[in-house]
Amino acid sequence: MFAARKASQSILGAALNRRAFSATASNASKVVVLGAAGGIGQPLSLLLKLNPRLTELALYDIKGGPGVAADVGHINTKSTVTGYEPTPEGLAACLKGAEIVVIPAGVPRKPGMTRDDLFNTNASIVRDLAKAAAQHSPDANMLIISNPVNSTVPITAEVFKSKGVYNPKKLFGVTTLDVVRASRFISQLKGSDPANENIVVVGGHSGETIVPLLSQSGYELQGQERDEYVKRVQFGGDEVVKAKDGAGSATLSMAMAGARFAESLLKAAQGQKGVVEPTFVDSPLYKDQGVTYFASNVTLGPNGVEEIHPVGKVTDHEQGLLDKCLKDLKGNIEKGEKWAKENP
Ligand SMILES: NC(=O)C1=CN([C@@H]2O[C@H](COP(=O)(O)OP(=O)(O)OC[C@H]3O[C@@H](n4cnc5c(N)ncnc54)[C@H](O)[C@@H]3O)[C@@H](O)[C@H]2O)C=CC1
Ligand SMILES: O=C([O-])CC(=O)C(=O)O
Repeated sequence: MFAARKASQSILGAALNRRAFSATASNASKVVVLGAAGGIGQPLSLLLKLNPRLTELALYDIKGGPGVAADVGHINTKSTVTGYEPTPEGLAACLKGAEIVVIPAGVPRKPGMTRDDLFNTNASIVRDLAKAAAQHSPDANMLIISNPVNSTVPITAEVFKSKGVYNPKKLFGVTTLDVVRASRFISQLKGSDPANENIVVVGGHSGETIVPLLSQSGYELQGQERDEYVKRVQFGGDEVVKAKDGAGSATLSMAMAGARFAESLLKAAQGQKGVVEPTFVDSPLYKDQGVTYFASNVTLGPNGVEEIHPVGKVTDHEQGLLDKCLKDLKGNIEKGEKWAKENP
C-alpha cells in the first residue's frame, strides 16, 4: 500500500476538491514535481499551485515531499495537492495519470564546478526517475531541469527507448531560464522593459552551448559590449553560484522559468494556438552534424512538440558562437547516451 497524504484532509476541503475535479474533468491536468522539496522544487510547486490551469499537483522527493504538499495545499486555489512517501509505490502513485512530469531532482553546483561536474551524481538520479516515469506515466510530457541538461535529456530518452515508450515530441530540456536572463540582461543595457524583450537563445544549457541571437531581435551590440552580454547570458548561472557561495545555484528564477514552461504546455494542451517556447529537444536541425538534440524555439501543441523552428538568419559572429556550441553539445549528448547504454 502506498502512503499518499492528501494535503487537504478536512471533509469540507475534500468536498471542495471533488467539486473542483468534476468541474474540470474534461480538462484534467495533473502536474508532477520530482524533487519537490528542493531549492527549485519548493518555489516551483508554489507557482504551479497558483496556476488555475492545474487540477492536481503531485509532489515527490526522497525527503520532505508530504511536508511541502501540506504547506502548499493550504493555498486557496482549486487544484488538489498530494505528497508522496519516498518509496517505489509512492513514486508510482505520484506519477500515475500525469500530463506533465517536471524533474528538478539532483544536486546543484558549488563555486568552481561546471554543470558537467554534476554528471556523476545526477545521471543516475535522472535515470531512475525516468525509469519510473516510463513505467507509470509513459505518455506524460517530461520536463528535465536537472543538470547537466545537455546530457540528462539524452539519458531520459535512452531510458524511454529501452522501455519502448519514447516519444520525442514529449521530452523537453528546460532552457527557459536562458531566455529569461537574455531578456533581463538586454533590458538592463537598454533601459527597456524586460517583459517586452524576447531574445532568441538556441543551443544547449551550459556555458558556450548557450547562444543568444541578438540580431534576431533587431539589436546590434558591438565589440566589448556584445562580448560581455553574450558571456553574461552564457555564464549567468555562475553569477548566482558565486553569490550563493556554496549554498547552491539558481532556484527562484529557475522556479519561475519552469513554471512558465509548464504553463505554456498546459495552454497548448488546453487548445491555445501559437504557443512558442525555446526548449532543448530531439531536433532535426543539426542531425547531419551528429548533434541530435538542440534548443530552439518550438511551437507547442496538444501532443507536445508541434513544430521545431529553424535557427534562421545569423550574423558571422553568431555563426562562430554556434560552431563552438555544436562541438561542445555533441560531446555532452554522446556522453549521456553512452552512459545510459552502459548503465541501464
Ligand atoms: N535547467 C536549468 O536551467 C537549471 C537547472 N538546475 C539544476 O536543478 C537541479 C536541482 O537544483 P536545486 O533544486 O537547487 O537542488 P536542491 O539540492 O536544493 O534540491 C534537489 C532536490 O532533489 C531531491 N532529490 C535527490 N534525489 C532524488 C530522487 N532520486 N528522487 C526525488 N528527489 C530527489 C533532493 O532531496 C532535493 O530536495 C540541479 O541539478 C541544478 O543544477 C538549477 C538551475 C537552473
Ligand atoms: O548554473 C547552474 O548550475 C544552474 C543552472 O543551470 C543555471 O542557473 O542556469
